[in-house]
Amino acid sequence: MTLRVGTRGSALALAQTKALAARFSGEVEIVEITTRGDVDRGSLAEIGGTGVFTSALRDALLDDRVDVIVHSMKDLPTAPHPGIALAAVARREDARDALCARDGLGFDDLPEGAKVGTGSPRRAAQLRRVRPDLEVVDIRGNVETRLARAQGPDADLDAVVLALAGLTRLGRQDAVTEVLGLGRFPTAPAQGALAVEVRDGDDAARRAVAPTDHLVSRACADAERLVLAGLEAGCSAPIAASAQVDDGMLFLTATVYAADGSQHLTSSHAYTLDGQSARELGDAAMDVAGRAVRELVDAGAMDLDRA
Ligand SMILES: NCc1[nH]cc(CCC(=O)O)c1CC(=O)O
Repeated sequence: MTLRVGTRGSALALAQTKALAARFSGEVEIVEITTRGDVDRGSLAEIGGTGVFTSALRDALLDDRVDVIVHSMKDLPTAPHPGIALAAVARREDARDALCARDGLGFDDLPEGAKVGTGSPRRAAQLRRVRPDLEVVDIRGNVETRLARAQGPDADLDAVVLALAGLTRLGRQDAVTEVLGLGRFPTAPAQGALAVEVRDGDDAARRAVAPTDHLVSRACADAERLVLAGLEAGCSAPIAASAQVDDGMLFLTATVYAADGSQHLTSSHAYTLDGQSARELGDAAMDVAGRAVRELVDAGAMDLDRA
């Protein structure tokens, strides 16, 4: 039986789905599905609603047109979807953001007033916080379209900020002029992670994708997404959350920004692990996220102007 694997049709989605599906057991067939996020060229902050990239994939899964769907986990709404199970979270590589600037410029080389493109309210708030002089320009489109705004003959911006993971999967690391540090540019919840969903109870599909499941990546992505859920926010909110397992501890740092970058709140917590079982990692994720959310809420996170 061939496993039908649903994916968005963007170059990035196809590249990452094909690479992952090569590690599923058995025969696979890739099925492209168009989502509202691919068709609607409006600003992401405006169409914003959760699930612009994911609803059509989930519909195809529930309608039995495909058996498995693969998403950038960052785009996945935090609420569980009835009838759908998260069967695997693939090992996450580098979750950081990357600056792709004209003329090889690094971030601190950008001249005063430089135009920097991003469609992400989080990246916009971070840029405004560290460099209020920059002009942040709201951009959309696929990776090549965005890169072309800052590099090549038709460039109209000085730089754009993109996820390093996406550029790497497309073989476009050559465009990166600086990998942005997590200190000034902490990343979006689950950035760089891939999520694999199947229908609830479809054990054959679950077994087929099991070789791609990575418990540590799942726990880190879960901890990050629990921050988003706890703050009642979606993937278009100016919120960063970055978890790592290192030295027997799970660390989480979460930051909430005012959209204009004028204020921000940060909370960091760690959990000492006895082992690395699914159960223990799950407990650690819940614990650090719960503490971070409480601390951020107590400090006034819900009163920051996120819009
Ligand atoms: N919202 C778009 C989106 N969803 C996932 C990625 C990049 C790859 C990833 O984080 O897995 C991107 C593009 C970007 O942020 O540059």
